[in-house]
Amino acid sequence: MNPVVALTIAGSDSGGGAGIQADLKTFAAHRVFGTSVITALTAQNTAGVRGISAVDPGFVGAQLDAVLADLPVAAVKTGMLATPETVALVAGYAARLPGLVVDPVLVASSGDRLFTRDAERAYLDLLFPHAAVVTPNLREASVLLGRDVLDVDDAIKAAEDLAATGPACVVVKGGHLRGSRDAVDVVYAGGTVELLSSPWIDTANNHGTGCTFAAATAARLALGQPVAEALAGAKDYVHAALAASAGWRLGAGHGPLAWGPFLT
Ligand SMILES: Nc1ncnc2c1ncn2[C@@H]1O[C@H](COP(=O)(O)OP(=O)(O)O)[C@@H](O)[C@H]1O
Ligand SMILES: Cc1ncc(COP(=O)(O)O)c(N)n1
Repeated sequence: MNPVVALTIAGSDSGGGAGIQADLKTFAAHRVFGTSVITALTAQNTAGVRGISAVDPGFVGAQLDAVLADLPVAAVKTGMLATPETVALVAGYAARLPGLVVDPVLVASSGDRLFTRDAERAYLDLLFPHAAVVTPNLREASVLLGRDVLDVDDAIKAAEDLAATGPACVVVKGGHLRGSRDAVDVVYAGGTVELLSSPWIDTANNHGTGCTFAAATAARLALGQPVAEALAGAKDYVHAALAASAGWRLGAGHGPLAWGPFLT
């Protein structure tokens, strides 16, 4: 029997911890066949981003055409789109992108910018209206709304406001909540707020948590799970992958998660 197919539209992380590499490893760990459209190359390792070369939007379109013409994509995740032009291009394909999970990657955990400054509105205007799920972290929610999003109460209001732009579900991720004993994400869908919580893992190996969460959500949507079940499963998956890599010392900076076969 054929495997289920998912697509990631994202940037390459040469260090293997985030971006396309994290997404494909996460898809494989879910026994979902991963396809990929690369929007940018980053020269990156666990310590930070040294350089970015964005792919011409025309060639992003050529990759999308090639994949969508030939393979039965059941769900899609977007990560680093690099420029507002690529956001607009991907939005133009929205009708052909089922189960669309939009992770609005704007700034890497290292602080390096991964998206054109002051052009973030493109996400709100063009892509969010087509998404099944959007997954900003606290800083991304703050940049998108132009105000501080610092605690769970702020995150709840942010999720409500971002939902007004059209996505069926908004998850404001709490991986950067200061002083929290739990990793609390705010999920807003259909006018209702729920908190998705897991025990906090004390580890510096947290590069790629957001990519892994969104990719696991897309993999589970591709497998036919309803959104709430997919999010809960993705949350458990990130928690397990963080726990399994907590003892690793890969690289001098923020190391990666332990996906699939490394997850014991
Ligand atoms: N140290 C941690 N322990 C447990 N869960 C975490 C930890 N860090 C992040 N998470 C979870 O990982 C997911 C990604 O969140 P976050 O790190 O905020 O995203 P991003 O990588 O986009 O900044 C969320 O579900 C969050 O709660
Ligand atoms: C190519 C690429 N895409 C995304 C991220 C964000 O990673 P994180 O999951 O840590 O927010 C990154 N650092 N590099």
